[in-house]
Amino acid sequence: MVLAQLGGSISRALQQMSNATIIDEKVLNECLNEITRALLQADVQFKLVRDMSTNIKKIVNLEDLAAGHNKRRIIQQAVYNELCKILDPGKPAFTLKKGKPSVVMFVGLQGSGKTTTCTKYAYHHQKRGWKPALVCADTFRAGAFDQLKQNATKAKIPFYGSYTESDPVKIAVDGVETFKKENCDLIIVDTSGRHKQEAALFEEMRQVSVAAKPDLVIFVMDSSIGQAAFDQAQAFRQSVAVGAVIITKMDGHAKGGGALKLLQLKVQSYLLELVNTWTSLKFLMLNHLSAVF
Ligand SMILES: Nc1nc2c(ncn2[C@@H]2O[C@H](COP(=O)(O)OP(=O)(O)OP(=O)(O)O)[C@@H](O)[C@H]2O)c(=O)[nH]1
Repeated sequence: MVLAQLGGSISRALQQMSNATIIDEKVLNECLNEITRALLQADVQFKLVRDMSTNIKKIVNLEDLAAGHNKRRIIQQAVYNELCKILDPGKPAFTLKKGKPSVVMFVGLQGSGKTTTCTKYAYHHQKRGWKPALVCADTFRAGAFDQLKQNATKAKIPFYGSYTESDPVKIAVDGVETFKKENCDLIIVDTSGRHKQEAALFEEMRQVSVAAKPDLVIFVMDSSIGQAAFDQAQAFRQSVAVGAVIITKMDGHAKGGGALKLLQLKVQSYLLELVNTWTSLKFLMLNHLSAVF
């Protein structure tokens, strides 16, 4: 898994630096080279990596550090701070409020993992005392409602959808209203997969968003599309107010770092390591990098 590998490589680089008898320019450069290599291998954008390395060198000025300074600690802290800076979207995370129904809408490309992630997101919150519900506003893919129904039943989460209604706007509105009446505090709306060139489907998504009035729109992205994610996310963002990103299928690809470019959108970001069991769902908030190490 990309995060585990990346975390392991960065930890090893810092450990090697710590083990050196004398901390000098050569040791610092070797450590930074290792970290740079690990980030590039994980497909993190070159500019982000280069800026990080330059900043660390500026902060850790070994010549200016008087004897007695703990150089190892200073380097570790600088690396940690700079990595956090890459990952910090600069916005506080969206938080649910007790007693107030929040609507969260999932959007993304076909097959990115929206339906699967919706249920995992619901299950994650259910385990923490929230009352989630799922609405299937995907009328495009045959079998979408059955898939959501099956997942929701397995996770014991209430769901709403229709085999006959073809208007996703109507389903979204009816579903949200139904669950508001049932005092659900997290109403998750799953939508059809679409691509930025499908103008009509983008317009439909916009209408669903206007009608369902989501408090948060989450863009779900398959990690394998790498840095191309940025263009797609931007296109989605032009139609709906994307406020967060969930990256899926981190279990299957060595290149997930490309997704970090999405942070330039300044959305809240989550890394979701989806291990295909219901119980091992792990959320790693990007700006809580310590979870990666
Ligand atoms: N390995 C792995 N597979 C995943 C993950 N998330 C989803 N999948 C699989 O990816 C496929 C597509 O997932 P869906 O949840 O149906 O994707 P979707 O975005 O709802 O699809 P559309 O509605 O057609 O756009 C399914 O076979 C899922 O089991 C993940 O994190 N890891």
